Amino acid sequence: MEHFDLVVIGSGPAGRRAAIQAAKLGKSVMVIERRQRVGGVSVHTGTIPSKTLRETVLNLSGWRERGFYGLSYRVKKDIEGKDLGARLNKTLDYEVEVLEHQFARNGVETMSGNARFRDDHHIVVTDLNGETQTISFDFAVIAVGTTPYRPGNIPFDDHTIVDSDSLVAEPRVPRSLTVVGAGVIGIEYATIFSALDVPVTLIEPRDTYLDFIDREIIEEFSHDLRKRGMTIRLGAKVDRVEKDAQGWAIAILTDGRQIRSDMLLYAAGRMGATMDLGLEACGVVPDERGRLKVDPATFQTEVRNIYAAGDVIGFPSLASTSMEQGRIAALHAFGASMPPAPEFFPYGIYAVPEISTVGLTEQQVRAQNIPYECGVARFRETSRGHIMGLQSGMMKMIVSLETRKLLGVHIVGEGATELIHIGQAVLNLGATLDYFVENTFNYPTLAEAYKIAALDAWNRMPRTKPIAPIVEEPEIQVTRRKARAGQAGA
Ligand SMILES: NC(=O)c1ccc[n+]([C@@H]2O[C@H](COP(=O)([O-])OP(=O)(O)OC[C@H]3O[C@@H](n4cnc5c(N)ncnc54)[C@H](O)[C@@H]3O)[C@@H](O)[C@H]2O)c1
Repeated sequence: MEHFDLVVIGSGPAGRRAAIQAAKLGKSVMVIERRQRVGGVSVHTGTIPSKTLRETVLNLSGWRERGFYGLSYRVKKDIEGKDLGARLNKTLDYEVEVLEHQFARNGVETMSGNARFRDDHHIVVTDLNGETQTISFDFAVIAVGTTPYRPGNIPFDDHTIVDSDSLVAEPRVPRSLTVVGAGVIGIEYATIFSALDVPVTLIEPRDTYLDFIDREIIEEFSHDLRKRGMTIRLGAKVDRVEKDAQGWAIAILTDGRQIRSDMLLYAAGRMGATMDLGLEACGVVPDERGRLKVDPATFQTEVRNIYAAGDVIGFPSLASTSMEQGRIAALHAFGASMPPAPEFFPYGIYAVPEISTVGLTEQQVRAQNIPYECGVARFRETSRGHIMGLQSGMMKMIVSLETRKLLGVHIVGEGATELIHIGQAVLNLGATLDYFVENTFNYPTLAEAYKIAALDAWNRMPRTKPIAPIVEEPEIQVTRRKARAGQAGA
């Protein structure tokens, strides 16, 4: 029987980083992957395909040119499913190849098959032909990710009634789309198809959505979506879904209303893919959605030599944080020193337009009774935004009234997922809003929004004690908003 210092189940972002980190520490590592190709959900059905699809849509539809002084172009007429699929396959192949090289370079072994625990030190792997092999390990990392939640009252056929996996497996451009669930996945696909001029109805049972995002950013985002014709139905519950005689998907709401569309995407959450792991044999206990509980500092499960990382442990379920979790799990398992975790990480939602956020929201700052002030910049106030013809996009900055330190940055609009990293650096370095005021930025750039937002916040701050001088008024027009008290609870 072969023995490994570390066995990793799953080759997505968490699994691959755990494996490579352990290999770099000189350990023997086996990665077990049930798909035939490595990469996990992230490469095959999740992060990479959805972002590739988005990029394709933005390019083919001429989205980035729209609205520019009222002009509207479309680069390709009659965009079809095969147009969406072409770039997907190329990107996917490339990602798999890179990963295979990384494993090979680091001496990580891989095995294709279904892994099942025999006990807390042995795993049985069954390959496609039904052949089994048992391997033993000192440590294991469970990084199996999640699968779409598919309740019994939704008759999925993976063409008209789809989940996020089947949507990218064979992409098509529907005549109309209903999206059930305004979580990150639902929002990303709803806005991508809406950018193709597909009429989209988004249904969410709660009265709010994306609750972890600053409410002002969500208001701006919702306004943008409604302006371009998307129907957002909050507080609407789907009782069941049917297909009518003409093959349309019908979402029947609990109040009896019906929504008919050419395609329905059910995106009401995901389940930890732990069902077939035989966890009962090793002592790890999943919750009712198949997710695993871990110590948040070490990523150890209740069974000390078994770790879990990535989407299978729940929020934030980001590829970026999953990688870090996998790395920390491997470092901890082999007693290597662990770097202090940075306090703040960014969250990116690849909708059209993008949303990205780092640090505290205004709602969190208020709840924590921190005296604060906000500054806002609209992209159209920057020369770059104007040149690009951006009609929407905003940045909101939150700073401490007492220390002038940055507390949070929230962005909706073009480039948000890139721009956020300036805010992340300033936040993690504990710097004040003066950083933005005093440093020279490239001109023209959207990054100038940081300067405008910082000046806006600065202009609202009470002048009770001397604060760093602002030398001159910026040429760009600073957003004037209603002065707010800025005190917690105000
Ligand atoms: N860009 C990114 O970072 C990115 C992209 C995709 C997914 N993810 C992560 O993957 C995870 C899964 O995303 P998700 O969108 O599938 O799940 P989610 O849990 O984030 O959202 C599900 C949504 O469906 C709604 N819902 C729940 N039950 C429902 C029902 N019966 N009918 C209708 N709606 C219902 C919920 O209220 C929620 O708004 C999340 O943690 C997400 O953050 C991240």
